[in-house]
Amino acid sequence: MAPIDVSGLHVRFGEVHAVRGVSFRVAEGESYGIVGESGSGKSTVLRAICGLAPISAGAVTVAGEELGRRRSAGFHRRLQMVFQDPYASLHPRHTIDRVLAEPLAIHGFDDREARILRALDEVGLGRGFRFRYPHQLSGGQRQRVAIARALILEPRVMLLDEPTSALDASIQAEVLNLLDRLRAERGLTYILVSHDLAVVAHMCERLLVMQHGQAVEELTRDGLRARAAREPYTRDLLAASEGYRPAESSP
Ligand SMILES: Nc1ncnc2c1ncn2[C@@H]1O[C@H](COP(=O)(O)OP(=O)(O)OP(=O)(O)O)[C@@H](O)[C@H]1O
Repeated sequence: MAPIDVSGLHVRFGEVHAVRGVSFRVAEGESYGIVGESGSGKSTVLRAICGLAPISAGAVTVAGEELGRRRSAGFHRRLQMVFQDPYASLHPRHTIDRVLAEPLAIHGFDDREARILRALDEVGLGRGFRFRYPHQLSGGQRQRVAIARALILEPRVMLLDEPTSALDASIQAEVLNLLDRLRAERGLTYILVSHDLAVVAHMCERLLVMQHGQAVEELTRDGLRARAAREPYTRDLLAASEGYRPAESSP
């Protein structure tokens, strides 16, 4: 069973028809990218999958449970989202310990201290960061806290919305490598939204190209690297992505 099945998804915000009939499936353990120009509806698709945007029509099924129907208690725990700007989502007066303890308390986990220490180790922060405040961390360290907060609930699916675009290039690579390693170790399923084709080519096995709220085409990573796009819009997007270089050059 596909962990994520999006079928004919429409999302409207009043007069704005942000997503218009998008369908795709993501397999267990797969890393799937969504690309497209600003305003094409990428973030809205992610938000609809985790219940943060209203579904006007169509269906989103996560691990066999359809959004909008009655969901099991563990549904939200199994589906975690990481946003572009971790500073905005971390309370300035909460220590990292509290940031990590809160979701554990909400979902009724015990052995919280052991889980917090393990999560800090897993994202490469170490225990010395436990009682720091967000302003005492670098941007990359804050994003590691946001990843730890998502991981600590042992999700199956991570929805990543431009998780590294606020970071310097060198830090961006570190965080992407961390996400890659965690996916391999935990068998996680990712959906990654990014405007950066190099990031998507590095992280994702397949990707969906969106324009004006619609799915234009689906490509494999090999297709992306070979720039084997069928649609003129995708070819323009590839041509316009300055700095994009196929990760593997031909011999
Ligand atoms: N809560 C909202 N209320 C009204 N309109 C919204 C809302 N959220 C998104 N939109 C609109 O929906 C459209 C798609 O927005 P979305 O954020 O999904 O695009 P995006 O492709 O992720 O863009 P970006 O790359 O700039 O983040 C835009 O026209 C946006 O203004």
